[in-house]
Amino acid sequence: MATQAQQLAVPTEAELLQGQADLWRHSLYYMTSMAFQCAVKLGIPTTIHSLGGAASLPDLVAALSLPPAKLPYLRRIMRLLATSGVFAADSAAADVVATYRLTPLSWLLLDGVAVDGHPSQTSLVLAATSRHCLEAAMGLSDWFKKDVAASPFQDLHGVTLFDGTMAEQDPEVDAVFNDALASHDNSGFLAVLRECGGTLFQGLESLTDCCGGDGTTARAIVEAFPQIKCTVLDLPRVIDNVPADGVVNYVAGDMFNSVPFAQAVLIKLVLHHWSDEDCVRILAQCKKAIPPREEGGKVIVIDIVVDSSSGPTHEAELLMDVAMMVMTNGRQRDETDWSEIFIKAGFSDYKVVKKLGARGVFEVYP
Ligand SMILES: C[S@@+](CC[C@H](N)C(=O)[O-])C[C@H]1O[C@@H](n2cnc3c(N)ncnc32)[C@H](O)[C@@H]1O
Repeated sequence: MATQAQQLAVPTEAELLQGQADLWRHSLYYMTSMAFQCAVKLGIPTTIHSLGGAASLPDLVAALSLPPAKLPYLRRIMRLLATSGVFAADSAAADVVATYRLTPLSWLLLDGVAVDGHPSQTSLVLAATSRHCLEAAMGLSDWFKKDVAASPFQDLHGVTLFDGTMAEQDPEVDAVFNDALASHDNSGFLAVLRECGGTLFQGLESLTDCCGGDGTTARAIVEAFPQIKCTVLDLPRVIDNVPADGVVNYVAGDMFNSVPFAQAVLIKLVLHHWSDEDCVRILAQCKKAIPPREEGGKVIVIDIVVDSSSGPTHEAELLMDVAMMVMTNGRQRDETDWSEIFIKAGFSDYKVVKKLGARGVFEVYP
């Protein structure tokens, strides 16, 4: 009788060689992340932009004041980053005479420049590739063997992100993480206003932005829809540092206890930080804050929606999901996961208003 091993089809030599190349790729992907971090720390995207949108290696070495002997090393980093889509190179060999240009990705990394409502994402790159995150990810296998509820990040560092405990341990790193969160979460909201602002906000009298931070989103909504009376709810340590602007009403509180009443509640890029159980508790509070559906009551949820048919975006969605697992107790969810949470929180129905990249815009009805 043939053994199980004999029945298995052994890969061909060509397949094994390809497998070996794939193994190198997967073992060394972090080199792409580190080369990417290096380019951001050196300020290469901003330098290419300031040189008119195109730069050769000698241009970059001169503009960045790098030792000329580093040019061949810079070439190797730029060749990898051009192959990965961070920059574009006008020569397939990406050699010394190549000219490097910005791609849509590197347009997002210009210091102090917001492109079409997308603030610079450099702090996100620095936070995501920080020692704190890398060490937490390196501890994954140990974490799996332990019966702990804390995320690998909390288990290792003894603090959680974005709740003030990190600030007590390391204020500098905490500031980078908070900058990263703000630039990530504020990115792309103008596209939401353009693509479906009318559906979401036209005719609304009042809105609470739950976990609305410094009010950037709420102010953009009031600017586009001045009839809306907007309230921002966030933790006291956030609200206490926001100057009154006469545009938005700021309320310090805890969304697990209560959410200020309004015709609609917006909760944008919040729920993916929380477990399913916590999302149900948060959404139940949002539901208490709004009137019945007939009176226009709704919760607007903007968050990542994992979608296996989303092409190249799908891998990014899955990476964001594992990042949530390593760093928080949250996760990224597909539409079925979202609908289950909406139902458990007591809502009767929901509608996907729009998909914008990896983000979904939902209206959820009481
Ligand atoms: C991921 S950010 C939200 C981003 C924001 N909605 C946006 O799109 O720009 C998380 C925010 O939730 C706030 N937060 C965390 N726990 C909270 C709670 N229990 N009650 C109210 N706000 C909370 C944090 O202070 C932080 O400003």
